[in-house]
Amino acid sequence: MKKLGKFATPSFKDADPLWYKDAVIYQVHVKSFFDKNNDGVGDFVGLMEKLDYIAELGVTAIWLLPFYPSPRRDDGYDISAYRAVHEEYGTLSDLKRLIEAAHRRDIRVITELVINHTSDQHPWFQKARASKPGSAARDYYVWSDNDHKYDGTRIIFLDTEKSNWTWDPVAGAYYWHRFYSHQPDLNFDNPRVLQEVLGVMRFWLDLGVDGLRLDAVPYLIEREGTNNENLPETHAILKQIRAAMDAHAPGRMLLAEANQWPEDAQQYFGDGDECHMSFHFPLMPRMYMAIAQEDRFPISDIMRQTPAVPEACQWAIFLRNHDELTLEMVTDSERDYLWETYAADRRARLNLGIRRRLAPLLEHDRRRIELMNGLLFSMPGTPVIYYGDEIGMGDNIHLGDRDGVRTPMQWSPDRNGGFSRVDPAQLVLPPIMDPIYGYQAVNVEAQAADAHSLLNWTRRMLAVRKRHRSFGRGSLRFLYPGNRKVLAYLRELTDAEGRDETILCVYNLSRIAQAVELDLSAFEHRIPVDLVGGSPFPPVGQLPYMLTLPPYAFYWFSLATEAALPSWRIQPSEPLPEFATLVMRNGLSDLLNRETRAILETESLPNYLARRRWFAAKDRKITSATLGRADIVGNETAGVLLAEVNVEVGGSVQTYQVPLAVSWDDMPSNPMVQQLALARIRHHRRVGYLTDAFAIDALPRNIIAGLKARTTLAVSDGEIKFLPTSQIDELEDMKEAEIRRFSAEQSNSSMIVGDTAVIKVLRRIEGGIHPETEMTRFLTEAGYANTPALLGEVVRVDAEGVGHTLIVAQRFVRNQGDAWQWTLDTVSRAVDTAIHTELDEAGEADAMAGYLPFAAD
Ligand SMILES: OC[C@H]1O[C@H](O[C@H]2O[C@H](CO)[C@@H](O)[C@H](O)[C@H]2O)[C@H](O)[C@@H](O)[C@@H]1O
Repeated sequence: MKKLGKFATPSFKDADPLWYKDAVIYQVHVKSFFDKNNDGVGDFVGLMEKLDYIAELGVTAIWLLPFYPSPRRDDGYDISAYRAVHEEYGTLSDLKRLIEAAHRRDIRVITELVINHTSDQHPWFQKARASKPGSAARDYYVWSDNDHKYDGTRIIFLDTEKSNWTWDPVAGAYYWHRFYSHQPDLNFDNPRVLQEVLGVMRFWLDLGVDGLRLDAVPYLIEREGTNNENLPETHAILKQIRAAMDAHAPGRMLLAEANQWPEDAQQYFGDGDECHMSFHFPLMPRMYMAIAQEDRFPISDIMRQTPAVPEACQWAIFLRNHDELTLEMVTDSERDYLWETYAADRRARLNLGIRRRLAPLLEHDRRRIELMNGLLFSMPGTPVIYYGDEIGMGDNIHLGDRDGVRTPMQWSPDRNGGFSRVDPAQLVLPPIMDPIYGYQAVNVEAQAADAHSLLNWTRRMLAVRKRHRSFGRGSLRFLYPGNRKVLAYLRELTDAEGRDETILCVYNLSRIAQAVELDLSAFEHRIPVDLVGGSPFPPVGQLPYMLTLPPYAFYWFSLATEAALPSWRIQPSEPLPEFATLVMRNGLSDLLNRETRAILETESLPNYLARRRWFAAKDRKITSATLGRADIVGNETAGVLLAEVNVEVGGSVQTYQVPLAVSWDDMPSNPMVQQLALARIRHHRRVGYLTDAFAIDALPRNIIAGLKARTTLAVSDGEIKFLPTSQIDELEDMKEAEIRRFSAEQSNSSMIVGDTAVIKVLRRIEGGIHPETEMTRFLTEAGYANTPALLGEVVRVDAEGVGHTLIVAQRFVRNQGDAWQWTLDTVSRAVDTAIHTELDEAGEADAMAGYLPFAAD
């Protein structure tokens, strides 16, 4: 065989040694993934060909099931040679090329280190059974004269094995095995065994593998009077394995397969000196339990029982894998419940578990599949996805052992699901062909082309996950809302630069829509931003935060400190400030006398301006606010004071229009009068508010009336002109029209009058022809119909004849939003479709079809 030499992984040389914390792992069976040479069995070259598919899914590591020489009586976990590959999968060189190809795509490769046992065909066992008792060769395995030794040990493969001892006629002794009788356990009390294992480990590390899954690791050592699981001596072995790995190839990773209760599984991290990762077996069945019982308790309870892990360590979490859905780490009553719920058909039961895939377990219910994946991608730990579950593959409970969940990957509706071109009778396992899950209905090709498929949904969710390190590294904090059908938790992380990220995850575990009130008061003023779509939700306050969730729905929010407020949101009314009371003897002109003007300029206007969205310098200190101009339009008590305020901020002066009016308490008014008030006002016994005239309904009506009448008003140093377009004459009478005000505007203040006209009060006032009215006036008079017609404008013309546009009136056009937002939404949908569905040119044109004519106009 060609010498492979020491493998270096250049692309990962400077990588973060904790890479496995941010990883998403994809578990693949070489045998069942893609058969490139069409002999009926998947191979390394086939897998290599599908690496782009794996990369596009968004995973960062692949975990390969055993591919070593083996009689395959336990699907490869019965290894007969440790430093070679099964000839049906290819050659060692093929594997090396596969690893290099994965690395080029930034995908790590995790392989199996099955050291608890070998196949009985392994030369070590063949030699051991033929050697004398007590000899070095015999001592590689665990022997006994009787089958009563270690009596307190459970049998794992209950459906097949009656004892952990099997008589070997050649050796004339019983040998110990925790799994099938053809899988004798290695004897780790023999130091030579450990040395052999370390040699095997170095061999694969040299070949370039990035991580090793330690199969069945709790059972390495046996001691009389114990249950022979998790023994301190086993941990001592693991510490030696870890030390050898760190010395030989730092930056690689050990993953413990310890199907144990949390406190025991956690022991496989040691003090950070055993495995880097360990599977969280008890969490997995409790996720199924939670949606079956529609109660968050199974999840929150097991996570509370889970001890903290050392800094550099990480749980691996999963929904399904190549084995039966193991129910070893649940109580007897919980197991009965899960069996009844998920394996009513007894053929689905195997040992202490259920041999079904994710989609059939969840009855093909897309909402539950998404919910469970949502949990998988957001609970603490590194998610492991089982091949085929990303397209919702089914299973075959009529196949033996666990083969029913190891069937060929379904690539297309072609022969054998696109897995192999071979005669179907020669396939390593039959593909799924039933009407619901068969490869005609469920396959990669179809789902890649469907933007709404499970495959594309999974890709999108993994892309979201990748953007937020808190999912892989953050702490976990449960919220306990009164509604137990809702599971809510926070994932929080402070990064090396001191930046905080808080992600709120909320799940409706029930088949019925739910409302929930969350205590988020610690995050007051934060804005929950939906991580998937990017839409901001209303800000968090002191009161419980209410959410409603459709059946099995979930949200991931970032609790953002800075984010755009949703455009549709109406500002909650602020508590009213302590207004000064201005005294009016005669009318509006009194506001301009020295005392009152001083209160307005030093108190009322600065306070008012600082709270306005349209005031450009709201975050800065106002040096002064002086009334520049103030012209009374209309009568002294019911008219408008057209005021322009010069505001000095940081050495520069900006002019804002603040039209003022009085709303008397004994007159009908709307809540906005108070919200936009600057001061209280008293005229003899009559009291009211001095408010922004924008809040007074008479303002827009008088503007329309003024435009219709083509009014010109004389004011100090000039005149105010109402300049209509020809459209104004077609406008009906607006005296009774309903007035609606926009709440989300940033720069000006607009209102809709009777669904007919829009009146915009401009705030920043500048001299010269206003570009908006200049353009819309031209288009309107030219008869252009694709922009709202200009009705007119109100312009103050100063002594020099320079116009200052104060107010703009346009036709109202019923709409579903503005063109900018529509453009953004269309482009983002088209990009999304293009990314996820491999569009050809025609498909790309389709995705933009509705938009292009508009853009071309
Ligand atoms: O190599 C023997 C077995 O080792 C792993 O087994 C694990 O799977 C069992 C369920 O099938 C589980 O009950 C046990 O606790 C685990 O160690 C491996 O994943 C199996 O495929 C293999 O048969």
